[in-house]
Amino acid sequence: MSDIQFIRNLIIETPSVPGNFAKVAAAIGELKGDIGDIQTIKVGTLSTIRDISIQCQSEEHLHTIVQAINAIGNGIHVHAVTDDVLQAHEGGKIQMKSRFEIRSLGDLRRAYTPGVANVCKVIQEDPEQAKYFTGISNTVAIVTDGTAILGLGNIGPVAGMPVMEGKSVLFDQFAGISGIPILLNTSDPDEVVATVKHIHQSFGGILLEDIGSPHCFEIEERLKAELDIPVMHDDQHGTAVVTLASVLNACKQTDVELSQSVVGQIGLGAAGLAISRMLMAYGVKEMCGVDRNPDAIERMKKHGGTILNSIEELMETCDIVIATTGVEGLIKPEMVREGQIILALSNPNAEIKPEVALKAGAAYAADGRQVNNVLGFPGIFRGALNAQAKEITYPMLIGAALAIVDSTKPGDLVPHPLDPNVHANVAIAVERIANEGK
Ligand SMILES: NC(=O)C1=CN([C@@H]2O[C@H](COP(=O)(O)OP(=O)(O)OC[C@H]3O[C@@H](n4cnc5c(N)ncnc54)[C@H](O)[C@@H]3O)[C@@H](O)[C@H]2O)C=CC1
Ligand SMILES: CC(=O)C(=O)O
Ligand SMILES: [Mg+2]
Repeated sequence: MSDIQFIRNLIIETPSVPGNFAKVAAAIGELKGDIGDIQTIKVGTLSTIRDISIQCQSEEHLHTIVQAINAIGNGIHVHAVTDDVLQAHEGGKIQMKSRFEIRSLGDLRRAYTPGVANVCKVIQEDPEQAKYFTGISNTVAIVTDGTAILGLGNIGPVAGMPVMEGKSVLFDQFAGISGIPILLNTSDPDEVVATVKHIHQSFGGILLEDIGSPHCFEIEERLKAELDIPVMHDDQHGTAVVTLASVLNACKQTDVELSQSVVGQIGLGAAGLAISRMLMAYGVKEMCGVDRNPDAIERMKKHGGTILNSIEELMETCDIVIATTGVEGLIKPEMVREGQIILALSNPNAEIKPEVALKAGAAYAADGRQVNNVLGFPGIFRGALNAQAKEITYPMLIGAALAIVDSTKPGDLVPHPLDPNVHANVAIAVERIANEGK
């Protein structure tokens, strides 16, 4: 198993004497375990129990760390190893909650029969009233067919549900939107389009997620054309928005002119092609790309990109490199050019770790944990829903990218995803541009 994914929690008891936790931390650090959150569970007269999250490289690596902690002696020992992330998913991450509390028979009659019938008639007479008297206009479908779940590949929609639930959590917390996962057991564009069209009246917008290429392109294009609510494939445009913002910030901080830069994209699938198109639309001097799939190469050429022969050639040629292949470790440190900007965006594991790229000479390096479409999609949909926009247009996406740039603290590549300002600023920009375009 790869390192970034391998996070476990150690429940560790130490005698309640200062300095003992330092011994534990040193034992973990010497073995190159990475300590995350530390929670003190109990401070007793004799002993203290802490829950320490650590990231390690493998099951064996974890075992070695546990042995080293137990070998410290002096009453220090590991009580248990738990999988905190898995436990956090027990029962799922989301649930449907009522906004209406029923405390009396009167409440029951208002929320349900007979009172509700009148509201139905109001909407029947004027369907526009559904915007005010139902939650439809604040609800977005998160639709997947499970064919490109993160970089894990075609693992199916049910296995992809934790990602969809995650998107729903982010919609709720960062934008106050109800995100409802919809798992499709078909990837056929005709069937996907027909299914989404049949259910779309329940929603104010459609977020397509982790639908693989090339069928994602046709599905999105057709749904955008046939539905009068905002439709966006997040892996394409949400990612392109956040990548454009990161590239603009990186250029600003390194005094590089984007219009004079040669940019390289490794992996020209859903994310890679959309990133390339957005950077070309924004005016990069030359946009180069590589992919192992000839059809992906043809699509890039059609949109005006230059195709290079290999990843090595791209790394030699380009000032700024972006990777979205889903392949961990694809960029080797010896390929990195001094002063390069490298955004290796594959999740859960990057094509090159930022620390490795920086050590190899990169001026800026980030991965998909930092440069992540979470900075875009909540605010983009908030803005589009607020404006009652019928579609998400290119100017709205560019506005979102510039709002992310404006929300970035000096010296940072992108804002922190927990900074509520970034989502609010994206929403304001998108709403304003949507209203201007009406
Ligand atoms: N940080 C972020 O916000 C985001 C990251 N991603 C990541 O990007 C990756 C790709 O996602 P999608 O574009 O949706 O998938 P996709 O399947 O549409 O595209 C992947 C592309 O990479 C190419 N590829 C794979 N291995 C390659 C290799 N060795 N050399 C050259 N090309 C290669 C494939 O042929 C394909 O065209 C995933 O790991 C995903 O997690 C995607 C969206 C957002
Ligand atoms: C972040 C995201 O959407 C992805 O990795 O697929
Ligand atoms: Mg995705």
